[in-house]
Formats: sequence, structure tokens, C-alpha cells
Amino acid sequence: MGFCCCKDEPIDLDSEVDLYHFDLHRAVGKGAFGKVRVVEHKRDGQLYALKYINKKSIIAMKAVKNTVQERRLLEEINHTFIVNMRFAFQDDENCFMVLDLMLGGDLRFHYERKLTLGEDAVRFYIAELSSAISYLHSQRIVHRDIKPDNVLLDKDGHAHLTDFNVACHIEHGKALTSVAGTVYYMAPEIIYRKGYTFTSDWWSLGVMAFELLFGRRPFRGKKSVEVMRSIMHDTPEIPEATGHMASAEAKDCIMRLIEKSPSKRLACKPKGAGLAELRAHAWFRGYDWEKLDKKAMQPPFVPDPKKLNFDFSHELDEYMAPSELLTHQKRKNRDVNKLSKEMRQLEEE
Ligand SMILES: Nc1ncnc2c1ncn2[C@@H]1O[C@H](COP(=O)(O)OP(=O)(O)OP(=O)(O)O)[C@@H](O)[C@H]1O
Repeated sequence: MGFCCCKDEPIDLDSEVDLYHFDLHRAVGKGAFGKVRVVEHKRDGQLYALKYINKKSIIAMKAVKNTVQERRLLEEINHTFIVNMRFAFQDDENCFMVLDLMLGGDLRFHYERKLTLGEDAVRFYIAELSSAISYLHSQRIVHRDIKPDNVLLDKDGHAHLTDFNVACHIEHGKALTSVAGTVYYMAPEIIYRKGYTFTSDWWSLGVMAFELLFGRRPFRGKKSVEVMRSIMHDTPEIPEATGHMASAEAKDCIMRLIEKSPSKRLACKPKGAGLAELRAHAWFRGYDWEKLDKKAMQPPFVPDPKKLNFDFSHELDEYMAPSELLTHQKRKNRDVNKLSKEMRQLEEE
């Protein structure tokens, strides 16, 4: 089903990586600024996900800074449970990021089809993600947008954290005050704007676990301001229908992650002590952490390789609007130089 456009002269695979080094296959997702498709490296046949971000859209939506920041952060990190970036390059129209390929879909996709993911699965995803989050914090990076949409499964069902759009570094002795992330998953310390650090990621992980296990979010409201009010003041109630199926240990662990006070919150002790505290929780009794960290634990669910584990409506778009297809051919007759100049200026600001 893949397609490839030819370049007249032979490709030098030892030259700086660009689009010509890959064969382009099917689309697997659509983001705010472009699409994601499967690509195959011509040298070794290795499959990756190519995320292409349209420069015009990010300029129009004033998202250049976030896009540049995301690429820079991804250049620094590499972890078993993160969707790592392997190459980055650009042409006149798009910025490209070549990422580890995740063919299992995101947790939102699976959750919406099942109502809840079940306790064993939720525990397993939280365990794998705890490894990724702790690694990021050790690099002084806070993710700030942990939610089911940003957890992708690989073909075997292992969880990986993605979308570093609003992630950022925290300098020693400093705290952040900017409001960033998705409101339902936002920690109270972000909303209070009195300064926050890494603790907010553990809160978001707790909100996500609550949602995946109990089938609804702990803090709700029709408008953002109502959700924020609920986050600041309400004690979440576990729904009876799904709650009675969960163990006391699961409930305790999740409720302790969504503890409003960061100093009392589970996993928020400084340095490695936070991770050790989470991993010592009774919910994870019997877990072989060494095996887990090596990605050697059997995932609770293996995505069906015969199914498209994502919303395929954008795949249809591509057949219906072939003019928008990404090809290796450079587009002509566009004011691309002006655009690239504009991008560079914004990057330098
Ligand atoms: N590495 C990957 N492997 C497989 N599919 C991916 C990968 N990254 C993203 N996708 C798919 O593409 C979709 C869009 O991802 P993308 O990161 O572009 O969008 P987004 O979540 O809107 O992020 P952004 O805010 O950066 O645009 C995801 O929901 C997912 O289904």
C-alpha cells in the first residue's frame, strides 16, 4: 500500500538524512499540524513513524516555539518507554521528525472502545510509564501533558509516552508558573500558579489511571473554569459500577496520586525516592521491576495487528484529496523561501 516517488539521481544514504532516505507508506494518524505515516529506511528496512509538521500551519497558529522546543527536547532523550526521535530534518514546507513506530494505537482509542481497560492493564501501563516519567524528571524535564491520548502502544502492547509539545526543563531551585497541559489532567499546583515542579506529572498519571480504570474522569465540568474549580476543591468519588470491581490497593494507589497536596502525594518525594515509594505500593506487590524496566514483562493486551488501531478517517481523506498527499517531490509555485525565512526568524526569537 506504500507509495514512493523517484529522484532522478541515485540517493547517497551516507549523506545527511532527508526524506529521500525513506520509502513512504500509509498514514497512521493526524495531528494538529500535519500527519503521521509509516516510513521505511532504505538502508536497513527499519520501520519508523514520520511526523510531518506543516510550517505554514505552525506559523499561523503561533506554535513555532513549541514545535522547536519539542524537537530540541526529543534530541536529548532516549528511553525504553518513550516514543524516541531518531532523525529530524526539514524541507521548504515541512519539519519532519522520524520517531519510533507505535502500531498499537493510543490508550484513548482502546479505552473508548472498552469503557474501562481493567485493573491488570491499568497497573501495567502505570508501571511502565512510571519508568518513563522518572527518567524525564532525572533529566530535569517535566512532561505536563500526560493523558491517555499521549500514551502509544507498540505492536506488542508496551506503553510509550509521547507528545513533548508543552514539556520543558526546570532549572535547579526554580519553579514553573505557566499554565500548560490539558485541563482535566492539570494538577492543582498548576492552577494555583504559585509555582510547581515535577509533582504535576504524577498527578496527571493518577487522573489518567482513574479514568482508565473507573470509566470516567475524577474532575469534571462543562467549562474549563468548572473543571479547575473541581480540581481545587472536590474529593473525587469512585463510581460504584466500576469501583466495586477494583481492588482496595488500586483505589488507594490512584487516590494517593491525586492527593491535592504535592508534599503528601505518592511518588513525589525528591530524586529516586518518589519512584521507589510508588513501586513499593501494595498495588504492585510481586512486580518484577527489573524485568519491567527491560520491557520483558508480558503486556496484558496485544493489539490486533490485522486491525488499524487508530481512527482511520484521515486515511480516507488521503484517497479523497490526493493533491494533499505527501510525496518526495518538492512543491513548486509557493512562496516557500519567504516561509522558511519567517520560520527561522521565529526560531531565533
Ligand atoms: N510514533 C508514532 N507511531 C505511530 N503512530 C503515531 C506516532 N506518533 C503519533 N502517531 C499517531 O498520530 C496521531 C497524531 O499524532 P501527533 O503527535 O501528530 O498529534 P497530536 O497528538 O495532535 O500532537 P501535536 O499536538 O504535536 O500535533 C496520534 O494520535 C497517533 O495515532
